[in-house]
Amino acid sequence: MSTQAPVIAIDGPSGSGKGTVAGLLAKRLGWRLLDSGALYRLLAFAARNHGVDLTNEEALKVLAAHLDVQFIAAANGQPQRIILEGDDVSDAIRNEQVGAGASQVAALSAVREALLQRQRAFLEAPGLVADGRDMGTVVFPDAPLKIFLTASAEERARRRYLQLKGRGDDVNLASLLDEIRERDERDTQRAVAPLKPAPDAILLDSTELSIEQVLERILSEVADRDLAG
Ligand SMILES: Nc1ncnc2c1ncn2[C@@H]1O[C@H](COP(=O)(O)OP(=O)(O)O)[C@@H](O)[C@H]1O
Ligand SMILES: Nc1ccn([C@H]2C[C@H](O)[C@@H](COP(=O)(O)OP(=O)(O)O)O2)c(=O)n1
Repeated sequence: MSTQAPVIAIDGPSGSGKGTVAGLLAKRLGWRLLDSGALYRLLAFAARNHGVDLTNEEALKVLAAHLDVQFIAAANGQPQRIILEGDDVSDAIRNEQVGAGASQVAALSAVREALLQRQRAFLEAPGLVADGRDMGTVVFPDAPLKIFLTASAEERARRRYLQLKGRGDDVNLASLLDEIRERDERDTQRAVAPLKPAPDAILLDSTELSIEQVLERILSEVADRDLAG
């Protein structure tokens, strides 16, 4: 891992706004982006395509080590695209079924180990914005800025509902709230790299904040630390 380029680690539960804010921050700073959750989603998605059971740790480890994936950086106002085995799966991996599968495979230590170096390899100058569950605790423990972004489960379910409904998915608010609570439980209770704030993380509750307010708050921390050069 390069010791020169700084990392902004953004961790937190589903729907807290990590992905949105990380993408905007990376764009604003001109830094690289790591959507670590996408790797777990891709693994769950690939496992289904290849008929691998989500409890088969050995087979999942092999699949994770050989995952054929490309992240095409956001450009010209278009979001980042994710290509798995030649297919653009950027939208296909964004549903609660794949999210639940991701949370399941993410609890397996062999899977996390297999994806660790791949995540660290994203770090390059001038800097990296990384979002997930263990960016500040495990993957980039030396990150000079760590944000733990939360929001109430009800608000997170509401956001996810609007997001999925907005793209035409048939969704139900009550089921989304149940699924979010189930995923929170699994992600925080697992033995390996559980979702929790790093001791030096800044806690940010976005329940009552707009995306712009969250972004401004993080940018002020970036400025305080003189990270953007
Ligand atoms: N502070 C906020 N206020 C309102 N909506 C938000 C906020 N942050 C994110 N959103 C919206 O909530 C949805 C989920 O955000 P996302 O960034 O995917 O969350 P996460 O990556 O933490 O799961 C998106 O549609 C996003 O636009
Ligand atoms: N660094 C990470 C990122 C995601 N995961 C797991 C746990 C999450 O429930 C799933 C999906 O993560 P993702 O960030 O894509 O999910 P949300 O957008 O927050 O709903 O993957 C993880 O264990 N560690």
